[in-house]
Amino acid sequence: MNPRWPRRGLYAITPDEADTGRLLARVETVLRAGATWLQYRNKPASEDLRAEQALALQPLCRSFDVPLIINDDWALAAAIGAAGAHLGEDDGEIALARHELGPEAILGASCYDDAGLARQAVFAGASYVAFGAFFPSPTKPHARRATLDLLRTAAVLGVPRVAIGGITPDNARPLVEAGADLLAVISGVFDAPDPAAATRAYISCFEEPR
Ligand SMILES: Cc1ncc(COP(=O)(O)OP(=O)(O)O)c(N)n1
Ligand SMILES: Cc1ncsc1CCOP(=O)(O)O
Ligand SMILES: [Mg+2]
Repeated sequence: MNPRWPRRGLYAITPDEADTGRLLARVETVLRAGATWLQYRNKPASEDLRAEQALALQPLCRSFDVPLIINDDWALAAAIGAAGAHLGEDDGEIALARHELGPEAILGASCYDDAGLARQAVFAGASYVAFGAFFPSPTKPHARRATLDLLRTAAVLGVPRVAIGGITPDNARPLVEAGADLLAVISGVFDAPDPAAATRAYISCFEEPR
């Protein structure tokens, strides 16, 4: 992963927004408020809409110097020149994605509640490991649950640790204290009454010493 990308902060993930203009406006608000990374994720969207939206997000992210990471689809990330991709257990091989995207790409792997998966992902070329859900998630209510202890012991892997799932500004601090480098959030940011204020609240969780 390119060393110029920051490794701590809020990793905002887009909601399932069908209207591209509205998606851009919602994302711009959180980038302006200081989100560190952005993931484009739109599960119900068609392939064409996902390509359109990913392409539209790319110049916006560039203008804020924020890396754009494409969920599920490393080929789309490669096609639009995104900073990287995020892959879960059903989204293809990490090693193949690394080979195709090259050494500079941010390549994330979902590791759920599983330290073994995280070791394998790093061995295969993942640049970060994501654990969770840590709390009940409004976006993914049946997500497996992970523990703070897993987050702590994953320090040995030597890559950034991402925490996801039901994270709010009120429950985020213990995750950061346990070693989370990035807080990955959908509803807590995009469904907040004031997404810019919510973004700032997440960022403030990193201000306390670990
Ligand atoms: C940062 C981050 N962590 C985990 C996920 C979940 O990926 P996955 O298990 O493939 O589930 P979907 O997001 O594809 O529904 C993620 N997207 N981002
Ligand atoms: C994609 C994903 N994987 C585990 S929980 C989750 C959803 C995160 O969304 P929210 O921040 O709204 O809980
Ligand atoms: Mg996936």
